[in-house]
Amino acid sequence: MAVVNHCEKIPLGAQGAQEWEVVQLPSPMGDFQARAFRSPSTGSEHLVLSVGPLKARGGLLRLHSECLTGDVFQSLRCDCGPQLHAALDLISKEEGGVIIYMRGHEGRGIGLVEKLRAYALQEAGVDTIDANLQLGHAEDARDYADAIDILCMLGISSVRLITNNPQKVDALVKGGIEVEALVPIRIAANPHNERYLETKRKRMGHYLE
Ligand SMILES: Nc1nc2c(ncn2[C@@H]2O[C@H](COP(=O)(O)OP(=O)(O)OP(=O)(O)O)[C@@H](O)[C@H]2O)c(=O)[nH]1
Ligand SMILES: [Zn+2]
Repeated sequence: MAVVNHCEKIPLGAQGAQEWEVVQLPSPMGDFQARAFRSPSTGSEHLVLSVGPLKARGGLLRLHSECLTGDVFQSLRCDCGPQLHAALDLISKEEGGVIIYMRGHEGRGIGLVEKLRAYALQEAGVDTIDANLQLGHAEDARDYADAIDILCMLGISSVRLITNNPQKVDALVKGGIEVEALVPIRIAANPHNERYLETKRKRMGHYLE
């Protein structure tokens, strides 16, 4: 498989920590440093939160896909909210690290309106993957090019990735970022998200028990 190094477009650290506007983001979960990034190609505006000095190699990273319903409104249909909070906790209470909050990833890349249409199909018995397919979407339409650009701009070339999703690992590796280790996030299932988690495990290869 060909490895495309997006850092050739944006040299490592080219617009790194010194030149990129960094602001303080105090929160009940910890004190974060915040940077915002507008993608020249997609126009999406992503948020980067970090704790402690940025590590070029081996630091903790969470690439969190936006989920308005789960992250903000605590929907029990998915595990996004608890995963985000677990990652924020991990980096703020332990050794530091970076969270890239990926806008444009809502609904695995199909957007909020289509995600809710997919939910409607799920309420009629279809699983999360087939719901996307029946609506004419890819089963997972997320693009990670912006995340690679952000990592390049931060001068980060290798990470320990907080995820259960092997596709995120592939996306980073294809973009020239080394994934030294996987840090899984274990979130207890609830009756509303059991099938969704089961589909992630069985059909998407997520590392879930
Ligand atoms: N299309 C669609 N998207 C969903 C559904 N449930 C959650 N999502 C979206 O899926 C994204 C999260 O992706 P997941 O596949 O659940 O998990 P992940 O982030 O890839 O994996 P982790 O790194 O382990 O959290 C968010 O953008 C959610 O909005 C669904 O039923 N259908
Ligand atoms: Zn979610």
